Amino acid sequence: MNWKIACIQFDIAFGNPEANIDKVYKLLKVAGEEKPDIIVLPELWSTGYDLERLNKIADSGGFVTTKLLKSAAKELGVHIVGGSIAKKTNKGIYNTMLTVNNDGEVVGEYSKLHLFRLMDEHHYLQPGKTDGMFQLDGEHCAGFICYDIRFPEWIRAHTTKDAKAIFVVAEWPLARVEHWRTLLIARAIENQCFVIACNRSGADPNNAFAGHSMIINPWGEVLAEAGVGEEIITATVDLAKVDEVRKKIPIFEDRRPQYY
Ligand SMILES: O=C(O)CCC(=O)C(=O)O
Repeated sequence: MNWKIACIQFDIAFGNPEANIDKVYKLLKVAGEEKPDIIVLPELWSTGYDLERLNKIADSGGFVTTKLLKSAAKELGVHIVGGSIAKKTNKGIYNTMLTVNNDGEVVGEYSKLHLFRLMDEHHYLQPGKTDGMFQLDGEHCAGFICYDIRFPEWIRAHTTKDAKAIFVVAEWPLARVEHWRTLLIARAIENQCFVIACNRSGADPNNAFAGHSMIINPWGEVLAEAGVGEEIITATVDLAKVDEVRKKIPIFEDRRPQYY
């Protein structure tokens, strides 16, 4: 399976869902002109990190953002790994990634498991309780959100279920850009899978963000990488490369989980 993948890296308007929804629809159309198979958006793209006002601006039931993603996916004939949005439920607010296929069906919903204390997420958000597995074109994929990449055991729990491509959506700060790059490349090498990572650019009142969205192959080679500003990066990934690398160095066969 070959997929042309586009990551839309953009500056998110702080606490302004109307402006962001409008911008995302326009950007999806621009990215769609290159006829990608999959488009990826960044973390919390409708609200940004306006956590103090999240109760007011989070998407109730995720209805507004889900509707947009479903109709854009159908209109453009593209799968959308829809970054994440703040989803308000009767159990609290979740940082939720929605994946929609090119028929406009929701095929994945994952809420961030590891809440990032350094940015006070644990005061405003509920942690998810499900894994991030989903399928596109019959291929096993997994989704993760930002801080999740610091937990290699969480990623491994998905690649042992045969995830061949992992999608990371983020609002990763510029101050730790080298952690971002190094962790993503390491996750690709150790799991022998594609890593498709979409970060935001720009700044909010508390942080400047790193950009540097990346598409990395199972050998750890960077196929595409953005700079710090707004940019759409694309690369074509051939999933057969996963089996090729896993055959060459069979780490999944050589694991000794009984000892760890
Ligand atoms: O782990 C980090 O350094 C950044 C994580 C983060 O910004 C987040 O999870 O939102």
